[in-house]
Amino acid sequence: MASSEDDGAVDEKETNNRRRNRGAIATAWLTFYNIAMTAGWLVLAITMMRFYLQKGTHRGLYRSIAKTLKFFQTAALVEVGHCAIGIVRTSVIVTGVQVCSRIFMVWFIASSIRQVQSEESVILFLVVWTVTEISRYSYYTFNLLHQVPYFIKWARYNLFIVLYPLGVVGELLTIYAALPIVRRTAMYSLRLPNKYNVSFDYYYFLIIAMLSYIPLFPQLFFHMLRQRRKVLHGEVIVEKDD
Ligand SMILES: CCCCCCCCCCCCC/C=C/C(=O)SCCNC(=O)CCNC(=O)[C@H](O)C(C)(C)COP(=O)(O)OP(=O)(O)OC[C@H]1O[C@@H](n2cnc3c(N)ncnc32)[C@H](O)[C@@H]1OP(=O)(O)O
Repeated sequence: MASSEDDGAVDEKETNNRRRNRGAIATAWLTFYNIAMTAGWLVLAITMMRFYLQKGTHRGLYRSIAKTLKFFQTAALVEVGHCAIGIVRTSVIVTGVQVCSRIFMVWFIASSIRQVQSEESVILFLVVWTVTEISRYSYYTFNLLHQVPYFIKWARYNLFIVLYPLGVVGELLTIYAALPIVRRTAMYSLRLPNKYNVSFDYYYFLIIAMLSYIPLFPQLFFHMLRQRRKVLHGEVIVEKDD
């Protein structure tokens, strides 16, 4: 049986091989990307804090950050590409579900339905996303530079235990608040008869989207728990390929 020292050496060798295989251009790109994304989410954090301190209310806050939020959240799509071309060792499916659900919240709920923008639940998921992304992208940046301050590693692999469920609560409450408006306005819906002979009801789509959190969220959460055990406790985890 191999000793834990042997396991550690094998693990370190494998990580070094992976980093060498990635190549200098990919590493430079990832470093640039992660620094830009950290900066973007820091700008969002500062803008939100300044807005709240100046106005003393969260009303109007979403509108003040909408453009920046749309830009940086949509830019996260690039991460699905990183997984697909293999420059980061993460599942395309896990990353895709995470990124697409956020983009959906930003473009098709919060930005499309003005009436929900002043809901407290919007502020809840915005704050949660912002804290998560600042710690996540700064962790990736330092990791690429092989110098991760412990508090950043700690934040990356502990805060999600509280933030992930809070983010889900914020998102679900926001979709729930959108339901009556969607039903009343029939937005993004297609009724029969029409020349395509297809019908689509955004209201029921949203209900299905809310229900899909039940099977999908635990998978993302347990994936993160496995990552946590690997990074903080050095456990070797064998994951199935996509
Ligand atoms: C069409 C609409 C349908 C709607 C239906 C939706 C249903 C959806 C249900 C789910 C809803 C979720 C809602 C989410 C809400 C929130 O986000 S709340 C806020 C809290 N959130 C989090 O904490 C997010 C946690 N999630 C993530 O971090 C990621 O999304 C992830 C994909 C799950 C991360 O996993 P993974 O990348 O596998 O783990 P890591 O440990 O971070 O990284 C693994 C290795 O990959 C390297 N790496 C990854 N990305 C980069 C990068 N950009 N740059 C450099 N390196 C990167 C990382 O360093 C690791 O490498 P090694 O150290 O070599 O192992």
